[in-house]
Amino acid sequence: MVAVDGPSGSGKSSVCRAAADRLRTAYLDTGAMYRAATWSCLQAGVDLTDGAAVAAHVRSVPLVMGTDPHAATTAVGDVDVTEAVRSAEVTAAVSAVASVPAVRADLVLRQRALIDAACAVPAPGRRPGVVVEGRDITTVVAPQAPVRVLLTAREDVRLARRARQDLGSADSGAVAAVRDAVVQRDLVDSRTTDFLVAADGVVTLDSSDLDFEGTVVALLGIVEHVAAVPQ
Ligand SMILES: Nc1ncnc2c1ncn2[C@@H]1O[C@H](COP(=O)(O)OP(=O)(O)O)[C@@H](O)[C@H]1O
Ligand SMILES: Nc1ccn([C@H]2C[C@H](O)[C@@H](COP(=O)(O)OP(=O)(O)O)O2)c(=O)n1
Repeated sequence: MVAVDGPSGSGKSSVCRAAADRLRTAYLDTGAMYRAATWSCLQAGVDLTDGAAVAAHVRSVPLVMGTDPHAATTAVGDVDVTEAVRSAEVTAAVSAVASVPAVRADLVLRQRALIDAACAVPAPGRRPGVVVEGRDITTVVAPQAPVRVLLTAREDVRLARRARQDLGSADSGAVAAVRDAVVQRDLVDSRTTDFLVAADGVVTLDSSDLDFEGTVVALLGIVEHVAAVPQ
């Protein structure tokens, strides 16, 4: 199993999905789970300032995660929310939901169950194992993972990537438009989870000066190195 944490725009989702594809394992986007929980709270009109109400609602949400790296879907029951959970509305609300301790306890258990399933019963054509990415995978969800990586990049680089991804441009106006949302969300999230400093035994991979392919290769290199060293 490969555990990857890091801030917004460091490349977790895209790099981990590609790495899982090349390793022929499953892929799990835990951020999408917090986003889907948030989407459902918004749909149900839950008061996001009421932690107990949020946790009670999230407990009832039937999250269905597609862990095939080619079809990393997110559903709530029968409703495919893969696209909907990326909306600006969900992005603006997700930190409030993710900061509720009972929500985290609930989703961490679900994440561990998905990890256990991917390691025990791989999908046809896949190897046992999973590349999991988020904010607390290396520290809370799977601190025992054989490969643990903190994927980072300088703030200016992350903002430019987010601007290009969200707005199709990384000029100064586009970067300014995403700055507040990204910096503010990372700040709030970092009060709940520690994804800015590598915990003991966690390898830091700085993608600032690497292109996408270079980052995937570097992550796979870390995986190979760990596989070559007896644990
Ligand atoms: N090393 C890299 N170099 C250039 N662009 C990258 C790199 N890693 C990721 N990207 C791009 O940056 C954007 C944000 O990456 P994403 O995987 O969504 O980050 P995160 O999941 O950490 O928020 C995507 O458009 C992705 O293709
Ligand atoms: N393991 C995790 C994963 C995500 N979160 C929270 C923090 C983030 O603001 C949201 C959304 O995560 P996501 O990885 O989709 O965020 P990005 O926009 O890709 O940076 O969920 C978390 O608290 N713990």
